[in-house]
Amino acid sequence: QRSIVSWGSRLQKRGASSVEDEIVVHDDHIEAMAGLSQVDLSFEGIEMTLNKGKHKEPKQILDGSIRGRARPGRLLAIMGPSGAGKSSVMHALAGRIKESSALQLFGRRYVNGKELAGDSPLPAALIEQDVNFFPHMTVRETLDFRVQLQLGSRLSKRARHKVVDDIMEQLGLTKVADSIVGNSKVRGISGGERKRLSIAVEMIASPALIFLDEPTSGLDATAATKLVQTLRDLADEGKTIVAVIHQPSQHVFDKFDDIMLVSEGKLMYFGPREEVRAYMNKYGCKAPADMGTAEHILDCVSADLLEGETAEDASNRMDRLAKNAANQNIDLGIAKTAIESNSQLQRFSSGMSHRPRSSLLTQFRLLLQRSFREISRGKLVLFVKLVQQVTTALIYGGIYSLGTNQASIQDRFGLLSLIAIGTANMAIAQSIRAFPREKSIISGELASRMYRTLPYFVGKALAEIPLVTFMSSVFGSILYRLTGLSRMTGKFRNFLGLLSMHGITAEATGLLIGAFSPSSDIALAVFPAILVINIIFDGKNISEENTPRLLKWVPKIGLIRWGFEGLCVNEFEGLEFDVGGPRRGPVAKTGADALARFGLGSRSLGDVLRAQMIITGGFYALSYLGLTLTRQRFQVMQPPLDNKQILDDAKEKEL
Ligand SMILES: Nc1ncnc2c1ncn2[C@@H]1O[C@H](COP(=O)(O)OP(=O)(O)OP(=O)(O)O)[C@@H](O)[C@H]1O
Repeated sequence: QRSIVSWGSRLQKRGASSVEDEIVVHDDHIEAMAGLSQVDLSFEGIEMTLNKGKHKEPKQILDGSIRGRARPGRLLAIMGPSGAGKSSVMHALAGRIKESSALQLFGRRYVNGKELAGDSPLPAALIEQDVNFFPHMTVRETLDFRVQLQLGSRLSKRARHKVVDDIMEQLGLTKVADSIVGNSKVRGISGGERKRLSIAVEMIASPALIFLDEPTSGLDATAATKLVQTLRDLADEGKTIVAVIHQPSQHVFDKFDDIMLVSEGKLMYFGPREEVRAYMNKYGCKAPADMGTAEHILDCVSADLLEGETAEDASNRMDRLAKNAANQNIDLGIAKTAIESNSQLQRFSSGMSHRPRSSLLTQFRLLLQRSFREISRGKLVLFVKLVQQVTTALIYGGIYSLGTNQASIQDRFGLLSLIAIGTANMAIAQSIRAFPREKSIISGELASRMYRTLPYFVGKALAEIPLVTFMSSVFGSILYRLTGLSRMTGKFRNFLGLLSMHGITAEATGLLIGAFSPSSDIALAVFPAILVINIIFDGKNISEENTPRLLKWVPKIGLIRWGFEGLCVNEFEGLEFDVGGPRRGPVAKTGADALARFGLGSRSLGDVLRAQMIITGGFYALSYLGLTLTRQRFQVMQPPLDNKQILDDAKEKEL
């Protein structure tokens, strides 16, 4: 069986039949999507409640009156005052309400007349208000990355480029194809172009249904009109489009076909745009002649007093509109006989379940490439890091000048301890700062099952290693000469190796903190405590004997402890000290004597490296687990409770 993605058919229309032939994807997911090249989505009884605690009344975010229909070829706007529940309606329809034990979601959704299971992903794209991208990738690279992942590696390079060029042309992005995407910190393409890119990346899978949360927010009037025109064009191709629109201009409003008005979680109107003004006039909310419909209808469904209204009038108006909407005759187009059994429903849903379409190896290759590209192109970040390393090394070099007298033993331990702490601090902080932002990008990609967590994670971890090694080498090379650390053969090379390994372990620690933290604020809040614990148990601040019994395991996985121990063993072994001159404690003639003072002499460099590798591997594994566990899950939509069930529940409670 062959199925042709709709990009293919578009290319064919333009006469590029040879390329079209290549865009044939033997994939049951695409087949399922292709089978649903048009989606007629209807819904009823959408209700969402929030339990605020044992002794508080649950808050009804959506009251169950929400119903309507989004049809192919039509643009549906969900409108209403701020806090009305627009975004909740749209996310509920898309099956993308974030899972929470405090929330309950009820309702029924139908696709092309058939009921959809509550936990089923729709064959739809959902474009959030602020979509984050990897800022240093160009528009073309961002799209090409997605095309490779989503359409698989079966496409030839030429066919892939054709798909990318076509999407860019359709979304008006050709002009900025080779500009970097950017974000709030990195200058890139404009806000309107970024919004169009967020639509473009979703168009690759050729979804028949597209949800957009406030696509025009933050755009000026011209950019907003241009964007909605793009949506209009997509609808004209047969796509079903649902957008939450906040205070649209009349121009923008006029591009929509259907309007759903929501206020205080209730349906206030559902129907064609051209009828809404007359509807409001008919039901007692007369529009002033000089007022645009968009502005007027928002006034009508707002609880604020209109001109000449008393509070009672306003409340009556709201009640009247809600009651009328509940009685509105809306054709949901549901074939009541369509569902014969639960299993049929399940089959219908599972046919549309998402899963990655490219092999694990391809996912890994693309993700590694992207991570590496992102790291190497962040020129400003690289420059700042380099300056940090050089200045820190110069500061150490300006202060320490190590000789071979007895006092130099303390200086050596002090310097190596500071290096271990400083390297860990910098690497963890850097990883904590960057990772949660990246997590916000990848969580959307993982939620849409574009790739699996494992290849992403391995790619990310590997991509960091060359940079850590490079920075450690710059830092170590400057510092080593200036401070006068041991000149014995092989020591300098070992020092750089140990420093790099220490940096990699520290990165893994940062990744672990980032993976389990829901935001960078939380990660930054736990970071000092973790660093302090690592410093306390660094091997010289508390003796092994006096470590509380319950905490004996901590030094075993102590990041700084192993880093410090490795650097000390490397430096001190084989050194000989003068016995004259100023002294600190008993005389130590050799490096081995000095190491014994801190109980450090018993382990070899091999032992240290082994321990660091085990810690790094363990932390990577835990970070992977953290990413998997904290993966976004969505609320399942339950069928609405019927009256009998409500009565039964009430009786059960009474008993
Ligand atoms: N998961 C949730 N937990 C707690 N409260 C929620 C949740 N989802 C929605 N709400 C609350 O429900 C109400 C409606 O929110 P929603 O974001 O749907 O409104 P909106 O009409 O899109 O608002 P705006 O236009 O201001 O973005 C708000 O008071 C919001 O705080």
